Amino acid sequence: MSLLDLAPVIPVVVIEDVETAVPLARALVAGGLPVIEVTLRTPVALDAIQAISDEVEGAVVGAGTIRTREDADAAVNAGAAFLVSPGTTPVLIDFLAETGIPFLPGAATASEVMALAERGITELKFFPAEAAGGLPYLKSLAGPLPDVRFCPTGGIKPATAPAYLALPNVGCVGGTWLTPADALATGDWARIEKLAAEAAALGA
Ligand SMILES: O=C(O)C(=O)C[C@H](O)[C@H](O)COP(=O)(O)O
Repeated sequence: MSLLDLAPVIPVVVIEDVETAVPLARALVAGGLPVIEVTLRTPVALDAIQAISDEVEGAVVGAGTIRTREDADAAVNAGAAFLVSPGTTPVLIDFLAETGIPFLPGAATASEVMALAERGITELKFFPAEAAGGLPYLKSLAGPLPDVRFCPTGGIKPATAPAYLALPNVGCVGGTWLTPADALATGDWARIEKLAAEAAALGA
């Protein structure tokens, strides 16, 4: 099954304290969002991926912010089940493909989408979704490029997610709104589970 079809929302998380990784992931899974993207933006991100991969039953944990071969290899070694990049270069796409695990490369223009489709890659992250043109842009891409499907991410909120999910070329959306920094800091896992449950219901 495609990465885009496992859950309506992929929480994008920035983990500062590795101790929060497992309870955070458990709350997301309990709320109904098993697919979790841990961004490689903090020093503990790889350890967080490892901990979630080892300890959280039902989680499908991947690594975001992949920019180099080193990032991709380290994420795979830490147990990442998939890789996500904010954009794509001809060099990066080779590294992603060589890992052998699913990946969502970032694209934001028709030309970038077409370059990836030429290589047979038709499931992409549309980033930065709102800033790059949002709903009207994705609707426009669906006309000439109907075979390409997206996970729009960047600036998407609970109020705007349903309109994205209603588009034929959107499989799921990504966002950071499920894991507010203050909830992480105070360990408010119940709040995160509730946010996840509300987001999971968008796919019903
Ligand atoms: O780190 C990465 O690899 C990214 O591509 C960026 C994230 O997907 C966005 O930062 C989403 O953030 P929100 O706009 O707050 O939902």
